[in-house]
Amino acid sequence: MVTAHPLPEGFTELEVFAIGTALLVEALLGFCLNGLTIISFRKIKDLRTPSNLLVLSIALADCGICINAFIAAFSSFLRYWPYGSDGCQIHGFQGFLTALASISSSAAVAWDRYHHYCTRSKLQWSTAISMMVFAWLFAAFWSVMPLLGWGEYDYEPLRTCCTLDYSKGDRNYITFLFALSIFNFMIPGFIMLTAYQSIHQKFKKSGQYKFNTGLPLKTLVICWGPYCLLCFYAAVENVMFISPKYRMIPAVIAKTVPTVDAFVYALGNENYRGGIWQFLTGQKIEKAEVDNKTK
Ligand SMILES: CC1=C(/C=C/C(C)=C/C=C/C(C)=C/C=O)C(C)(C)CCC1
Repeated sequence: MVTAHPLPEGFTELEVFAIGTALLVEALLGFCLNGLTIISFRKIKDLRTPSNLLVLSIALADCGICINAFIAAFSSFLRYWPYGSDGCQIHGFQGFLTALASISSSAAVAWDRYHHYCTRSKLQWSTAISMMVFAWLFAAFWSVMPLLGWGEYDYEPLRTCCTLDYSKGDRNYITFLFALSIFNFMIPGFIMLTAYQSIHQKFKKSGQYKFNTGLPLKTLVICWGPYCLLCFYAAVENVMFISPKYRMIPAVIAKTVPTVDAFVYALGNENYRGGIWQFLTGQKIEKAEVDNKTK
């Protein structure tokens, strides 16, 4: 099957194999870690708090990114896209929906943590559920737009996965890109920056650093920044001058998000880590229990 299909233009055999393998590893690792986060939430009663519902929302979205990456890995190994042009539109939509839901849920977690640590107000179930629903509907709104004609989904340079078509650089693309990045990158980034700065000040005053306040924003900027740069570069210059293999790098970096998020939001969170440990070993960690109660 592999030999029947020619290599995509601009890629050597080794490069296609390397990208497929990277996508597969990202998909499997991210799926296992986020799957563990989701199952622990289901099984461990102590984990089922309104704040952790937002962490669950990130994990669900990240599992969606992994499914997207898995399909991309599979077709990379085939060297062609076997699902037709409708399949390409669905793949682009599904990837965008879950990626944008992951970004807005991360901003929701930042907002919740700000209130938890700085204003000492407790998140209610109704608020947490509303925020989660809003994050997903907001992501659905932006990801459905290219299907309706504002922006467009098309093949990535490797031609084995689909995303926003940045190759045209016309007015339709530019207006969509600007609106998309303001509402799905800059505003969530600003919420995270201000929230974690305030939390950092609070931790500094008390001398107790409960978690690394720099990591969530760094994750957003490092994982999504290259994609953002590529898309903005495409808005002002002819992106076709960049070699297809370099244009695949931001997509591969972005798909590390599920793995990184699992470490930052679930395993990097004292309470959640305790719950995962309890799910895996059956042992309850007393400190996590105390922390939960003093929350
Ligand atoms: C374009 C763009 C963004 C979103 C990118 C997304 C969501 C990419 C998803 C790609 C996928 C899933 C590819 C699958 O093969 C941001 C970060 C909001 C910033 C502004 C530019």
